[in-house]
Amino acid sequence: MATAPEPHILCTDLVRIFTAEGVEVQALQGLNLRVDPGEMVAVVGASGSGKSTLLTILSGLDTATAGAARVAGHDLLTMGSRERVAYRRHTVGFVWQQTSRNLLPYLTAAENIALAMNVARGRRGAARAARIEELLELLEVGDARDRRPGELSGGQQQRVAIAVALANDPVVLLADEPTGELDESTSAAVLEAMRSVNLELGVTTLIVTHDPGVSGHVRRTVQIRDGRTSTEVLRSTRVDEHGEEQHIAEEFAVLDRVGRLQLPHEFVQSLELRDRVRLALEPDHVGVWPGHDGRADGPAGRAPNSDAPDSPRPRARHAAGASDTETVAEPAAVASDTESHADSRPEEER
Ligand SMILES: Nc1ncnc2c1ncn2[C@@H]1O[C@H](COP(=O)(O)OP(=O)(O)OP(=O)(O)O)[C@@H](O)[C@H]1O
Repeated sequence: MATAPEPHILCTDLVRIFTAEGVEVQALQGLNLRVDPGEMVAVVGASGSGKSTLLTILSGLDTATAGAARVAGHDLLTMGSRERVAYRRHTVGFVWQQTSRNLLPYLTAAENIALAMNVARGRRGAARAARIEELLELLEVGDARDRRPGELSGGQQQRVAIAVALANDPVVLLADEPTGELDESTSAAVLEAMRSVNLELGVTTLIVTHDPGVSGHVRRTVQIRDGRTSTEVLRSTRVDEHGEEQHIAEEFAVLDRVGRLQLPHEFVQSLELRDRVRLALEPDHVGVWPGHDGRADGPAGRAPNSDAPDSPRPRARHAAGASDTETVAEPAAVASDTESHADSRPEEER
């Protein structure tokens, strides 16, 4: 049997606790994330959800409090200072939101790229010059080669920043809010540039952002909430029986190693789920119903598939809550529209 390739990014139960003035803040609370070689993934979340903390750990600038983080074969929790320096120079490239963090203001675009190669003792001479031209062309900023950051637009600065990040052929490209200071159309163009870099060079790319608009430019978007990844949306294109392209978005919840699952916030709100919910194991899926008042039947008082005589009977029904899972009486009837499943409707219908 073929074995799956080792992921380029693998975070398992990652925890980062900060202590500020005697108060503990859990920035990451058991985060799980897997990114396979060549993937381009966006991690999207609100302010304070832990995005920058995650990226700072993945870039080797900070160390997690607990859990495991591996990037392209490097164990980020145990690596020593020498390996860390090599890791930052050769394995990962970064693009930050602020230009001042990406580029030196008194160097031209070409000199900024050359500096990154110099620091990492990378290509020299003609090979260096050729690679600088190649990267500037790839990012469509060839005409900016002799200009300093202050003489470039915001979008051009970020393109040059991406070229700098790629100077030493990293395996993984990490970007923290790379479009945070750009307007909508410039953002879209910069994200498309990252997409072509990802496709052409095959560099595994992780973008963290608060901007849900990034989802339209990547195949996989992972939601981060309270320091944990919660749901994922996978986008794909299929050709239907009339030969027309259909854009499909499927939503998934992340299941951790011990089987914990976080329901999307909208699901919880829309069905007023709280405290504990009723579960049913079906042959090919799990059903989830409100468990209000501890009643055996849900508020809707109807069973899933109750009007479908051929449907298989639930094999087990449980109320799952903060305490241990307990078995409850078989409901006479159960609501039908709350089963947890991937939504494979075309995106435009969602
Ligand atoms: N050095 C630190 N000391 C104390 N608390 C911190 C530190 N860094 C981050 N935090 C806290 O950890 C939590 C996550 O912060 P983080 O910066 O990772 O969030 P974020 O999703 O990147 O937010 P934003 O989009 O606003 O940058 C926040 O509550 C933040 O206040």
